[in-house]
Amino acid sequence: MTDLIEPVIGLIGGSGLYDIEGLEEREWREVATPFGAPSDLLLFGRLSGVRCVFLPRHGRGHRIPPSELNYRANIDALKRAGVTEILSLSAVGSLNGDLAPGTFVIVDQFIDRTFARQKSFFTTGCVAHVSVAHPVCPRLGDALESAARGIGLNHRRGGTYLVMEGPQFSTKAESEMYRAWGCDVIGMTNMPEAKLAREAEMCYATVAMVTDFDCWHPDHDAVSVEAVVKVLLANADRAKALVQAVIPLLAAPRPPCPAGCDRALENAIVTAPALRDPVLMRMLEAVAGRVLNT
Ligand SMILES: CSC[C@H]1O[C@H](OP(=O)(O)O)[C@H](O)[C@@H]1O
Ligand SMILES: Nc1ncnc2[nH]cnc12
Repeated sequence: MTDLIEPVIGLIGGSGLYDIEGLEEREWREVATPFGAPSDLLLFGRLSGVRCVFLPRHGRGHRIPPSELNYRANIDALKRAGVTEILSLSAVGSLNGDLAPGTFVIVDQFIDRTFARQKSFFTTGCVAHVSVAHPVCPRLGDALESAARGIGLNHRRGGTYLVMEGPQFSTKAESEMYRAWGCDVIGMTNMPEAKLAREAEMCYATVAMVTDFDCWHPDHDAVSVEAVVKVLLANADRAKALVQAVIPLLAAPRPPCPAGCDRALENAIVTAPALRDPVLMRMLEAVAGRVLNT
């Protein structure tokens, strides 16, 4: 019989979300990684009795821009902290006239247009190719959808998140092109985060909280931080309510992920065992120890 997995929920807080109130037994702790420092200390605690680990993506006080985030350190630190599933909370612009500011989108696809980031744990000395055909865990998506419905949130299940490099917002031509591609929302942070979570064999899902209509909408001004922050503050309270509602739905010990998120590295590593770089092997201990140490 398969052993059940005791869930540890990782929460990555985006713009406007720098703490999780109501966490019991809370303690900010440093977690060192071989990939460098994560964005901040990690906040350990319990919600509804479930072990949770919170990381403010940009650091408390929003110090780090999207291109300079150490995504590998953030994901490695969460893995080292015992996290089994990640809920990512992100501010986004809307590329879809049906998704007005205030809507929470439980995205299921990404288009990755980032180009200035370290995107993989697997570098020279240990090459791996995981599938990200379905980058979001459907089990987490189901839980987020039920929780959102339960608390009466204006939400939508499914949608494509275009990840741009930033930090500048898009040009109108870019915004219109992404709309023509069928994208629903736009942000700067969920890649390579989602890809790295898959490499680290953690389930991952995003709640994309719409703050603005980007710059394509004829009836809205170009996006500004001022406008974004205004909506963001209202979204942040509802995001916290969503977190409180979803955790109990993920509390029970569970079998391995039916979508296979927690087995993503099986058959993914191509470098011959004898030729793997021992230094890199040690760095990969947390992320890939399960498959490397067999
Ligand atoms: C402050 S608006 C732009 C900023 O907000 C989003 O970040 P996050 O996903 O961490 O909420 C967006 O991607 C930009 O980084
Ligand atoms: N319009 C937008 N473009 C990119 N990132 C965003 N985050 C919030 N709104 C955004």
